[in-house]
Amino acid sequence: MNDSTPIHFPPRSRIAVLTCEPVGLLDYLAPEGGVRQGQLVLVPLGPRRVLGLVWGEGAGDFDLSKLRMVVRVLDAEPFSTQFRDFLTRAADYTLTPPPLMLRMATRAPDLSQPPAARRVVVPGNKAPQRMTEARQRVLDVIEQYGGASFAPSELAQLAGVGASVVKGLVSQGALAEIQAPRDMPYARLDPSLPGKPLAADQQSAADALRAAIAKGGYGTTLLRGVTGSGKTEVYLEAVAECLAQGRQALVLLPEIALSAEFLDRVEARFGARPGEWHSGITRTERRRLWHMAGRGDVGMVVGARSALFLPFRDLGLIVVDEEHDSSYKQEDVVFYSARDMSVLRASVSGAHVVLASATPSLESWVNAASGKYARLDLRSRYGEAELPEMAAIDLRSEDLPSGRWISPTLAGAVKARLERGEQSLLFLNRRGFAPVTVCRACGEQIACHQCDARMVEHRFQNRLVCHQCGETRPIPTVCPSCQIEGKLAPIGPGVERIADEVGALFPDAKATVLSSDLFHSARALKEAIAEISEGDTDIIIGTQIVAKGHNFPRLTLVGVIDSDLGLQGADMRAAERSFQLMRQVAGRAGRQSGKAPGVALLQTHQPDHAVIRAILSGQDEAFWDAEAGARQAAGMPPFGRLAGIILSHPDLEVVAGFARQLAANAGPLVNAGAQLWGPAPAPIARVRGRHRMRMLVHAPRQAPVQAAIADWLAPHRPPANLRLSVDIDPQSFL
Ligand SMILES: Nc1ncnc2c1ncn2[C@@H]1O[C@H](COP(=O)(O)OP(=O)(O)OP(=O)(O)O)[C@@H](O)[C@H]1O
Ligand SMILES: [Zn+2]
Repeated sequence: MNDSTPIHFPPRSRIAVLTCEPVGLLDYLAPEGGVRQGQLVLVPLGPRRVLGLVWGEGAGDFDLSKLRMVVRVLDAEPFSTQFRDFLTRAADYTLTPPPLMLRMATRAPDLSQPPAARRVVVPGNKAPQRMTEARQRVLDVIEQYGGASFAPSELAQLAGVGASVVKGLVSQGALAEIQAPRDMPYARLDPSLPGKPLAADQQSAADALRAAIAKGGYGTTLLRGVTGSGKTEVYLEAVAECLAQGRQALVLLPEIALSAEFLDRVEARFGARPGEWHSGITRTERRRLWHMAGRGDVGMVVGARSALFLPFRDLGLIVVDEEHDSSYKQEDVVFYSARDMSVLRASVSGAHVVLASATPSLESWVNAASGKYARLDLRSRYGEAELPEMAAIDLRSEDLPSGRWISPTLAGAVKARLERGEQSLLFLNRRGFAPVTVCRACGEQIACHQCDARMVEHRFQNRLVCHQCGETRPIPTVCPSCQIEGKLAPIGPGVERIADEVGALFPDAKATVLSSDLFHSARALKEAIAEISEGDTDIIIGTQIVAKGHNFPRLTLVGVIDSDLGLQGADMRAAERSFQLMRQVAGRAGRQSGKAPGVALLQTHQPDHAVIRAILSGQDEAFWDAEAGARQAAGMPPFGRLAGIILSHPDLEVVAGFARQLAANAGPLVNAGAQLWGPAPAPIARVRGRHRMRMLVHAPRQAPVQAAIADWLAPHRPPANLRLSVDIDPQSFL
């Protein structure tokens, strides 16, 4: 739905422009040709020209004759009323200054450049004087593509001829060379192509989604389907309905899962590829997608969380796949949850949201239970595939020498898979070789110079790495504290160390380590994942990146090396996170129908822990009920509200002093019914040389938390170089 009549401002009238600079809204004069509300413009600011958005009528009382004029109106679709409304409400919700929001919405290169043109060839109006075989091939390609335009080099390449053949056809008038805009529309996706035949439960879920979308208006549906149940095929039907309505669809995936496999599935369903938006695309593609989203010339976009801030012309559906995934929460500069902002954007645009997961977040589960969201369930795997059988390996009764982590029981299970030519996955959510390096002479643990964190040994890189700031240094041979040589020892395992152990246990097996730090780019990692699903890897050793939605057809065994790792955190989400991670990683096993069923073995010292018991018994609903009960009793989210305040400064006294000052003046919080906890040093008390303190605002569910925090912070001027971030609905407390 577009603005039918956007306000037009005549030349030299007073308009308010939201700039991307900290100044925010400023008044300007409309340019000579006039300008419409929602258009992007370049405006003078001091000696510079900056990007801005025409917000509305100017409000200031600044003398009209002194106002400066808009320099240029950019060649881009105006932002719709709904989109501007979304940006405003997202800014209010996350307490983000509006200029930062505008920056998020304009993250495409060269927006202030006029649309660049490029040379293309199209069919001409003459027949070539002499037909050769090469010339015919070129004309055939044009014919095959229905008379489309091509870059000359691309055409030559597709026809398998040299550039001179294309040139010759142009000079004879059989082809014409013209200038065409660089940013071309995307190929249209065809929603009327037949999808895969669906299983009964898939069909009824798809029907329900289609009906909701056909009805129009806002709604959110939690699509809960066990791992391998075929959620993707179901929400692609929702996409089909949205496309059939002539509206645009956005599918968000955790970045790492933006796999070639997914794009292939979209192409198989709709006959063309969707637009892609993530860190792995080119600048040209980024610019193109941004413009086409605004013009309505891309029907479906698949993206990472920031795709939510594209200026879609008419967004009708947002799918958040693996909605529980922590990568949807951004905790840098602008703190926001793409899942929650999807719901906000949809409610503003009259769109539908589908939250898909085998292990929904507690928030979404509660919202579905209370009727705020609709809920659809897929209870079994697609086809003949069965859910994996689950069992614990009680490490207290296994014969495991120190420095070894693969129990005899687990090793036996891997061996059986090797003999049958099946794949095994050993899961440990720890990068590197060993998390701690200790000096056996003096007890020193090697720490980062800039952070309150231990250095992690990465043996493949032959360096120690700080996982907080990324600093690396060579692995020392002499203890930096006592100077004694040869006494430094690695303590505890990371995936690289498990790989060593696998090498010793199964010298003939082909093992592959999957860990984000071992790949220099998202593309390289994707390739490795594709190679594992098709290739001859016997044993995968991986961190949490293997848990995310991959299909490894030959994988029948998942071994969790340390199931206790996430259980003891003080974080209120420790149980929920552990549960999700183990359920997801176990869900990689036995996905191929007709093949051997999967088995997941959890190594643990606490087989009676509530989380382990819930995983083994498959009583997910009971687990969520218990978690929800505990949160409700404590007034914790989603039954109460939290906001994190994070302060940092190079000088501990400065940050501590300012935090005390804030805490002593917390009247506006108290008046709103909220409590302030802290300040206290953050669990990671120093990062990159900056000391960190945290406070936590806790409030009843209906309390106006954002307004209270804004009132509370407004009168205080932070000292120079102090950073203050507000994290509404925090996921991390570090
Ligand atoms: N209707 C169908 N026809 C044919 N194959 C299907 C159908 N539905 C699902 N599949 C296949 O079943 C497998 C699992 O489907 P999918 O990846 O969508 O599951 P999922 O629910 O997203 O699982 P997870 O949550 O574990 O990622 C895939 O290989 C998919 O191609
Ligand atoms: Zn560091």
